Amino acid sequence: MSAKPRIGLVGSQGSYGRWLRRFFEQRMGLPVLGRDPCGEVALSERQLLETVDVLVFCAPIRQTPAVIRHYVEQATGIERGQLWLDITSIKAAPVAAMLHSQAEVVGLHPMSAAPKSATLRGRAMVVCEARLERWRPWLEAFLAASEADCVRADAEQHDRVMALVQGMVHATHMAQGAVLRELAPEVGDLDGIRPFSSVGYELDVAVTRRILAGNAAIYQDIQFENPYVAPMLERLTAHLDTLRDLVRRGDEAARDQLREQLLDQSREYVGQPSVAEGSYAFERLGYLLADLREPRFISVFLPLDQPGSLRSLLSVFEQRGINLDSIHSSRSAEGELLFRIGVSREGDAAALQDAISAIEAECIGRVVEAAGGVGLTR
Ligand SMILES: NC(=O)c1ccc[n+]([C@@H]2O[C@H](COP(=O)([O-])OP(=O)(O)OC[C@H]3O[C@@H](n4cnc5c(N)ncnc54)[C@H](O)[C@@H]3O)[C@@H](O)[C@H]2O)c1
Ligand SMILES: O=C(O)C(=O)C[C@]1(C(=O)O)C=C[C@@H](O)C=C1
Repeated sequence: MSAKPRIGLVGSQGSYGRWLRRFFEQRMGLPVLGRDPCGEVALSERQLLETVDVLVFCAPIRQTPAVIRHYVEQATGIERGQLWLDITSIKAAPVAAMLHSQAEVVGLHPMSAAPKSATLRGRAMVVCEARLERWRPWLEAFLAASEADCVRADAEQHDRVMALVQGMVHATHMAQGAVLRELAPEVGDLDGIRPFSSVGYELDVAVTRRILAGNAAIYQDIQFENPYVAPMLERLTAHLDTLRDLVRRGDEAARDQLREQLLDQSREYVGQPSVAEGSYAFERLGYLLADLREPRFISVFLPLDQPGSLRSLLSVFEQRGINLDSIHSSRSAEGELLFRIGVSREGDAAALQDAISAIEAECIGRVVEAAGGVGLTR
């Protein structure tokens, strides 16, 4: 086995294909070749198979099992000694298809869209080892380099869990999107609702919008290709049907039934410590949303990624007697690490404007956003 295996990406031009190419080339220093009907066809499938040591399938969910079967047919045994991976959101069918090859086989599922960051740090990744021997040390090095929080499972367990983690979450939010589309116009549309937001509404709307912003085929395929989704949907709709019937009945017994079936029994199942922990997590998100809603703030990118950078930034405020309301680290839409600093709206706007100028002039950071009576200096 080569110390620097050549990586082949099937679906190289897609969103994860492009991310994986950067990751393997830049983080692991490995040569990467790819094939994609949309724009990377220099190598035939057979040539790709003849050239690479590790083949990664990152093609659309619905097509992937057939794509893998096609590669198995093309390979005719030359894949012996290779490692085949896939990153499909469904695991049983792609892993079963890869097992028809003679390669070693591991199914993967990173639990987020391709991130802006260089690694999967802070994200879960499911790892389904199906046939792994000689490639184990390399796989472990790859998983470590990914910085993902890896969780091992077999492919069937993965699909069963994903019916809840993805199928249920996506289904409920797609339904919420449709209900909002139908009913929001009667109450002033989404902009009219916004000032009435609760924390729960804001979080749900963010999830719905994330889904609407994403790749529609993925959300479609996750519902249609995972065999455990349909039974989950039966239960979900059964509970909603019951809730609707109880609300329509409206009597005291119906109220008791709602409390018993949809609150008390579930609270008992979750357990008091987890209920309290989840409730506190919700409160923290509420504080975060409140901070992010404060109108006077600046967002600063610190170019020097070194100890003391944040202290230099904070000293600019200290020197001008500016009291900070909040400070959060976050990422810009382009993936840059930013510090978002909220300042009391009662404070002196001129002092804050002066701080912005000093941050730039003293090369402490780049102010990328400023709002609430202050502006960028550029
Ligand atoms: N985007 C996410 O949120 C996410 C997260 C985790 C896992 N995944 C998985 O990653 C895979 C790819 O997702 P994506 O978001 O990059 O999708 P994408 O649509 O951006 O990319 C898929 C690519 O596959 C190519 N393709 C289609 N048919 C092909 C074929 N026969 N041979 C080679 N390439 C082919 C397409 O041209 C496209 O460039 C999916 O299986 C998905 O389940 C996606
Ligand atoms: O948009 C995101 O970042 C996601 O997490 C996308 C998401 C999800 O919603 O579960 C969608 C499909 C992938 O299989 C993994 C994650």
